[in-house]
Amino acid sequence: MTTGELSAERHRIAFLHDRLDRERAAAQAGLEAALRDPHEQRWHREVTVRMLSEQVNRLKVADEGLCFGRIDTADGERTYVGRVGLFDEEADWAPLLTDWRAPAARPFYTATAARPEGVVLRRHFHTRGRFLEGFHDDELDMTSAALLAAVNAPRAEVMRDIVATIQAEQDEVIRLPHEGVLVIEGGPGTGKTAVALHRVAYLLYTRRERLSRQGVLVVGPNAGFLRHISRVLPSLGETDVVFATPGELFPGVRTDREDTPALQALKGGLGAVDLVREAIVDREELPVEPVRLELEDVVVELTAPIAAAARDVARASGLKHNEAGPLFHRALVDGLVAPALTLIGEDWPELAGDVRRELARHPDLRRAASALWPVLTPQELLADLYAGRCAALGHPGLLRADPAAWTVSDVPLLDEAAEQLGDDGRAERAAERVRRAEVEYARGVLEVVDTDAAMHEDELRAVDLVDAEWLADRHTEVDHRVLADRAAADREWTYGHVVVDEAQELSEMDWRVLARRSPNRSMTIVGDLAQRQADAGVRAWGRVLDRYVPGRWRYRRLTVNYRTPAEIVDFAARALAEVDPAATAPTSIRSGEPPLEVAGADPGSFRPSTGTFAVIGVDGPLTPRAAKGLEFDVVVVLDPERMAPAERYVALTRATRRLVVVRDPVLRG
Ligand SMILES: Nc1ncnc2c1ncn2[C@@H]1O[C@H](COP(=O)(O)OP(=O)(O)OP(=O)(O)O)[C@@H](O)[C@H]1O
Repeated sequence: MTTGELSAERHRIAFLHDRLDRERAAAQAGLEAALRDPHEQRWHREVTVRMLSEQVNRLKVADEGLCFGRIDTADGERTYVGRVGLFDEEADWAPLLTDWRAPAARPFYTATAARPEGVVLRRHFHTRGRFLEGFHDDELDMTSAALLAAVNAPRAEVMRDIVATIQAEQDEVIRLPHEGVLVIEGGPGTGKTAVALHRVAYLLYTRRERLSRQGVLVVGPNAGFLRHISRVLPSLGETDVVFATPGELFPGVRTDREDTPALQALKGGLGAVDLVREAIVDREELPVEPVRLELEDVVVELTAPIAAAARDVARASGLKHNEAGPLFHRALVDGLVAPALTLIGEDWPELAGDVRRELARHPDLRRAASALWPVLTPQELLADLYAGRCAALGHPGLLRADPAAWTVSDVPLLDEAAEQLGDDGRAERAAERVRRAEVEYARGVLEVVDTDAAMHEDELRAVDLVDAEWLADRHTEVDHRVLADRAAADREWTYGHVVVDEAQELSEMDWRVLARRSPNRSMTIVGDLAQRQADAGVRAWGRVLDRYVPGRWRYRRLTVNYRTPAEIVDFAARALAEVDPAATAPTSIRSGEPPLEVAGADPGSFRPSTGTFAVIGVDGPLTPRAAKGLEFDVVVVLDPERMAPAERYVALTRATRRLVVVRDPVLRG
């Protein structure tokens, strides 16, 4: 690296920062002006604001590593690669900086000595903030100095993007032109999570139109994990993403409480679909005693056989339970007309119609109908099931003290119940109430305007021009929540793409929920069967996926471990062999310290002076389950023998630098 070259590159990078600043300032100023403009038509302003907000978001990249590389090709072309694209509007929009996701940037990741793809130089920049400290040119091989520097760097609490050092096997997965379901499998630390998130960023870049309308759902195992990965995407400049744990996939319920493994298996298996169906059928009841209905001329009785016939009619309709409620009521009326006429003992042409109308309006019949065939929310159905009905249905194990204390495995059951129960009409009624209130309010506004005493008779009054309904519409707020908030609150929202991390933990019932959220079956599924801790989880990808996309899903395997030094990988291999003797551990790209095994030491004494640290044990502080997907510079594992093999494998593969195994809990005190 000559001083002249370094100074030229410094100029170039300073110039790019300058460009970015100017574009940011222009977009921000445009946005503020559009928001203030009182003359602009409302719809037009909304379009402009949305466009400019997207631009501001796109340009919100960290100063760190704006431009991280350069490639030169044999035909003299030079491409600077960075986190966003910048163009020269005065030179026919020639690229000044090429977005890492653009096709022109691809050789930066894929060129190798064996297949140089026309690349003669690949340069990596080392920057601190905006300042270029230096650069190096690599030999077009995989384990470049830049990669080693990146994987050796201490980890922060949150995961960073890897755009500067994506490797060829990862790049292939990130850009795979497959719209449907893709499974990415690989051992711990092979970058599955990183790759899945970069694939989302890539898809948002190439299919912005559709994805920014429908958004992307990223499902991860726990809140700690989601925090760990939540900043990767915004740092790539993307926003329309909902992050959720499996316990948050049903709006209105938020839980991380777990059932016992036996209950998880019961609720997670496909048998739960029938369980929900049986619970609903159990709520379609018959009267134990006949219900007396006093009509004007006579008293009729709603008996079990009449109710049973009405129930048959409602069930045969094929409608969902809640939607069939009105039909059940009507069938009861139908069934009661004839007995009423017989009791009256008279027969003239209008009588039947009169009796039918009286029955249809009868409050006691209405009450009886909704007691026998109640409109139910999913929560009401399940709480009632867990409060006692489950015993009669052959599942006494489901009984619990607080029926509404939802667990993670209840979430897919609630979702299933919502599907099978159908619309309970409450949302619609609530919307109608809000609307009526708005109309009332608008009417009030018109009255105030129109009672202006000074107004001349001939003058045009507000009510001549507008009516309350119109005014209410005008005042109804457009939904200004960002896409992520709207999507997360709506059970029926369908996403443009769904990412599932630690997917090996999900039950058959969880997959049904995800399939509903992704009717177009565009999914990136990330997991490692060897790390499965949940009994109800995935045992073979095909067993789950062939149900939804038979033969149409793709599979890719990542083989290189970027997290753990080879010595730790070897140590953890024993646990892996216990999980699956046929499995091979990924290859680590670096070596480091051998793991330390000690007895009776204070775990805290291994805390490093810099970097991240965790103590993993069956009783905490961090359990193997909560440690899933996370990584720390130094990890102490307490009594790994007390863990199940898959838990042990997960715990032993979290360290990026140093692993300490502490045994003997008594001395540890
Ligand atoms: N190409 C790369 N360049 C630099 N760092 C990388 C690269 N690929 C992965 N890493 C780093 O390796 C670490 C492990 O990545 P990640 O957490 O995505 O692995 P994983 O396969 O999901 O692991 P696990 O199965 O344990 O959840 C992260 O720190 C990530 O940033």
